[in-house]
Amino acid sequence: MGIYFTVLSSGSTGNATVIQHGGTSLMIDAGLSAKRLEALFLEREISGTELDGILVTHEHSDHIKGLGAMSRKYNLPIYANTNTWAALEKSVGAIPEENRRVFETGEKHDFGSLRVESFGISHDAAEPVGYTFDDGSEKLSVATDLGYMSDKVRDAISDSDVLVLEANHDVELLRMGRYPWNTKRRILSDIGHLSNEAAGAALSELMNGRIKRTYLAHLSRDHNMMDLAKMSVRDAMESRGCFYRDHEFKLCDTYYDRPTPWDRVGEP
Ligand SMILES: Nc1ccn([C@@H]2O[C@H](COP(=O)(O)O)[C@@H](O)[C@H]2O)c(=O)n1
Repeated sequence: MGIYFTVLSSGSTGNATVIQHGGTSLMIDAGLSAKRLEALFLEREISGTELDGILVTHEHSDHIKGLGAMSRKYNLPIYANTNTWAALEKSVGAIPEENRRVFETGEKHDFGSLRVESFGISHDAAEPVGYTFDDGSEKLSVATDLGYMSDKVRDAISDSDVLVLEANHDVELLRMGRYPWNTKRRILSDIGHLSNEAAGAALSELMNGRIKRTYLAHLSRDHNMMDLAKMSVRDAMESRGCFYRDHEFKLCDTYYDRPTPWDRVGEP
């Protein structure tokens, strides 16, 4: 059957990813306007009517901007943990009871034969999570907006075939950049965003022969570039003794303004 996914948009201007498995179709986050999400759907031949629900990582606006509108328009259940629900309530508008799905972080949910699990991440939100999608032979993990790679996150995602992993910024570019110092301090903190270097360090510990591709996600437009991110991540891996050949492992692009091609998690 296979797990297929496309990262529709990634970055602080809006995040959304669609995952399909057999007859199941899920979106992680809806951080762009409904109009923009529908335009991105068109580019990947996705219909809002085929979605089975929206999984929320956390309540920041770049993850929930179009959440209420998409849920109402397509009658979609919203899945979020208790504290995230409480935190997004005011921003999301009226959602009927049957579309309010509350889970506890770490709980397993089966959508057909696709198992979805959430895991806690460190970010300055109420109860932020990442997600894993596993059908018993293929596994995809999505981990963005994390201040650091905790042991729990590492354990949750280490047996994945494909990762969508944050590489937000180059530390020096951020330090020298135009953001106010408080914002820089937040981004660099343990409840901020993962740098290129930190993403590479994490990958060097995660590499176990199974992970075939990692999509570098949530790149800062002010303090990063895809080529720089790829180079820094690879350097950070190699400086920790983690070398790979291009046919064994690939770093892949995500974009803030266009979707990634559909990818099958089980493809070599
Ligand atoms: N003036 C700003 C700009 C950004 N942020 C937040 O910082 C984080 C990183 O943003 P990038 O666009 O550089 O990836 C993100 O959480 C933004 O919301 C901010 O608070 N103030």
